[in-house]
Amino acid sequence: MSARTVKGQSADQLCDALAAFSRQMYERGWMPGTSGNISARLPGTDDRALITASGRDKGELTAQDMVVVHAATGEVVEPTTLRASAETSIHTALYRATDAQAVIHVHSPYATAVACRAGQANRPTLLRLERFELLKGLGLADPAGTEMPVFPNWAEVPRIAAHVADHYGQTSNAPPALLIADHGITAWGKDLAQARNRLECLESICQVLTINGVGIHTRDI
Ligand SMILES: CSC[C@@H](O)[C@@H](O)C(=O)COP(=O)(O)O
Ligand SMILES: [Zn+2]
Repeated sequence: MSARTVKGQSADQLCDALAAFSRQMYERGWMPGTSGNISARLPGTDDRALITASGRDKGELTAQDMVVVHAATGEVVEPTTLRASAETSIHTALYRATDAQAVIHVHSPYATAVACRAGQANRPTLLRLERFELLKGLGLADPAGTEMPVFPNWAEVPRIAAHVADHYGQTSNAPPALLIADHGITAWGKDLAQARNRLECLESICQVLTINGVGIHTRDI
């Protein structure tokens, strides 16, 4: 059984949209192999979200590969033989701590390169982003600058999720995106298209940051 067992056209459409976005990210080289995951709150429900199943080839994802979970806890709501993404706890931390309606995690090359350089193995850091015109694409209260958190890539994913919940629970002007050291980037928005647009802006900013001579400035949280 899959998320298709949830009654209603909106659930069907959202399953299709998650699969389509996933295939698009794969085509761009942002979800190599089975990497990356996508979720969205299920319209018409207070507390449910759809998330991609774990370990699936993201270039071949279909609407059948979605799992219905509790948006706040990640508990699987609809019985299924599929396993929800191994990184579900990061998505649910964001649904609890922010106004995110959709969350996309990718291993895009430039953001991952910056996450390797800016991150630390055992403590969160903040990456300073300022002056880039594309910061306006993030919907920041102050587009002049922001600090994007970079969390350690703990093997126990709930440990990453705990950092995420702490940071976004306490930081009112944080950007709608985060990096995981040596791993990748996650962005969110009011819907999948806005989350994807924000990823595009940040991947482009990270491309510039990887050019020789452009400095990467970080500080400990
Ligand atoms: C191809 S390994 C990548 C995974 O370890 C993970 O980082 C990832 O992005 C996908 O995990 P998944 O459980 O399929 O949602
Ligand atoms: Zn990942």
